[in-house]
Amino acid sequence: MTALDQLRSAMRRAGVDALWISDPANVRAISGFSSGKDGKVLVTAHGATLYTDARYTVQASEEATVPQFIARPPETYVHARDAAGGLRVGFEADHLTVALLDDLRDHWPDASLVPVRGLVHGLRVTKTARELDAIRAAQRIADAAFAQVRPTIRPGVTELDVALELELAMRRAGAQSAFEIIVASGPNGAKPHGVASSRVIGDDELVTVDMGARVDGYHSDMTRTVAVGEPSAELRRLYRAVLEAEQAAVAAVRPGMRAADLDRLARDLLTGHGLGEYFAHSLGHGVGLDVHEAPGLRATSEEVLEPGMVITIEPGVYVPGVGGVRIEDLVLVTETGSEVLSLAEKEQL
Ligand SMILES: CSCC[C@H](N)C(=O)N[C@@H](C)C(=O)N[C@@H](C)C(=O)O
Repeated sequence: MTALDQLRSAMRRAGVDALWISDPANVRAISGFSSGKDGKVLVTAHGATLYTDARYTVQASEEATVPQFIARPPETYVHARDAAGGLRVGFEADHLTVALLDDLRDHWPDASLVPVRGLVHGLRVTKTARELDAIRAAQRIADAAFAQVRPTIRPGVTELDVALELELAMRRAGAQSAFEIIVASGPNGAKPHGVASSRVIGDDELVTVDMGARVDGYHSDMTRTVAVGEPSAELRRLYRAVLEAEQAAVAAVRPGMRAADLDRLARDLLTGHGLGEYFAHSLGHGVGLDVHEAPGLRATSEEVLEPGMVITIEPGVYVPGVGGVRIEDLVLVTETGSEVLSLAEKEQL
């Protein structure tokens, strides 16, 4: 069954005759068009059209697997009215702005606009062989960049220096950076998303590096915390506790496991070390066309792991005024267990 066939089944289950897709990653997933933020797709029971503008005429004709209509709103909406008029049209409630919903209402007065969630995301949760190839390639590039830059993480170097070298290495290898690289040294380590700053890395510190590459639109995501000099006994204790939680959670990954139970396993281990209150985020998330996508590995998740999912396992502790540790692997759920895709070396402290 093609992705479009699967989507039409999901649309029928959701009770809509058509779907207006506006989430950029979903536009790409359904149409193949790589500039999803400048595209929309209308899917009906018998057709699908990619709408984008004249900047992308050639690109869309090369990439798209569905017919294209090149225009800008309001012409876009006028054209789509022929297919959408009189139908129950789903729109992506977690993406479409209120203003753009108003535009749809104005131009399609006889359509019923129905908020839907997760219809395309549901198709993206398990990866095809082609998608896995891209994610593996992205992770290989990130691993190589980390190995190349790791020796340069020394006292006297700024966080920004490290981030720039990592980005350069990934760009040279043919990838883009998946997100703004996090390099958080010393007390900055207490900020889970401490974007690289001009802070000079000091002696005897921990430095958290969270990075990913993007290849063909697919992302990787990995974190390593490295030691510069001889960090204090307390910092080493934090590191060992996080490493234990990370390794235990990775070892537990298998199909059928509830995402919430995996989060609980890591959280309980850190709580046993007196660090539960410092684990300030979820255990992990799915990775694909978005850096953060389903499944969410958090206490409130209803999701169950399935073969073909690519997830992160990334416990962390963040102690204000002291610093922090996060260790993150990218993991493929297989038929029998898991395969760790991120191979960059981990510190043993
Ligand atoms: C700005 S994208 C950074 C990606 C990073 N590797 C990451 O996933 N960090 C996690 C701490 C995170 O943001 N987790 C989310 C899913 C959360 O817990 O809400």
